[in-house]
Amino acid sequence: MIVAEQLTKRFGDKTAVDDVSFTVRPGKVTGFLGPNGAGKSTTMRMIVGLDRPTSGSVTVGGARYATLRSPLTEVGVLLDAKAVHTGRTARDHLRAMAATHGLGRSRVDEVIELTGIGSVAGKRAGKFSLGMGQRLGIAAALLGDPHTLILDEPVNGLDPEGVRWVRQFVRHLASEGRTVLLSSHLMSEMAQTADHVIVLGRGRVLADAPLSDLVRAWTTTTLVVRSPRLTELTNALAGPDITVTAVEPGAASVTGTAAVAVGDLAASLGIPLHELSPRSGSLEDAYLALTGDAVEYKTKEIS
Ligand SMILES: Nc1ncnc2c1ncn2[C@@H]1O[C@H](COP(=O)(O)OP(=O)(O)OP(=O)(O)O)[C@@H](O)[C@H]1O
Repeated sequence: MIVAEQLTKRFGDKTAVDDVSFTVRPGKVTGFLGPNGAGKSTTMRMIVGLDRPTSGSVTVGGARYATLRSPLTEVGVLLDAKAVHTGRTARDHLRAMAATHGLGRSRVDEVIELTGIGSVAGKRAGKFSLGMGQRLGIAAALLGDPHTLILDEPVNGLDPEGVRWVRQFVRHLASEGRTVLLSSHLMSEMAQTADHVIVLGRGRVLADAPLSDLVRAWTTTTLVVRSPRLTELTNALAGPDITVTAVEPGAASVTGTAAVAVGDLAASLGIPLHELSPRSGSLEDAYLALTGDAVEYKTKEIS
């Protein structure tokens, strides 16, 4: 479990993280989202003691990271996959890390196997592709078999097979009861990976909720209605909160009412329905609605 309490970090007059409190729970994948510059990396760096909070505190498994006797066995961290000794082979890099914690060579072989880098483990890490580097970073995070994992953009640069591997892998780790905090800018990927999301914007927590609740709260469900007597049905539906938009002849999208209401109305009027399907918004829709005012670098709308 990771617990942040009123965490604040200032760099000069820039407040990167502003009075942030949250709890990341075990047994789930928690997505950490936010526009560029929102404060995600700074928060992750404070969790693992690389940045010192200006005020507030953050603990992992009840203790501050700096006080952990054997951090690798408590928290696995992937913050910057390029932070390796480029002249060492991947295997030697992992062995050097393992040696600092008295972990045996067999554990190094295990994480090499787990992350699928066996065929390149004898190559110098500096020669690794971005994808292999990410896998090596994940292997390093797993070395001590920690109960908490903090992964900053772990799918960055991975090919589709690698992205799917990370998704299945982190879900598996969470299913074993571990705490997993994961950042990514890929909303479609996050939607498939995370159970819970924390969204930062301009250093503050904008949302901290189960993914499905967030999507429900920040998007509109649209009903696709298809009927041979559509006009009759939409006329009967009309109301101040209801919007009907024609999709194609005989079909319309309707917002502002529920499928059950449309179905019951159609039945009461004896109007046949050929389709009545709710289309939920996506995590990306919810995220964009939520962070709209918190984006530092705005782009011009393309119409
Ligand atoms: N060492 C530093 N010195 C000064 N400002 C910093 C430093 N580190 C981060 N910042 C600033 O703090 C803010 C938060 O940065 P941070 O990297 O935590 O955001 P982020 O959410 O991880 O962004 P991204 O998605 O782009 O990685 C930014 O405005 C950034 O410029």
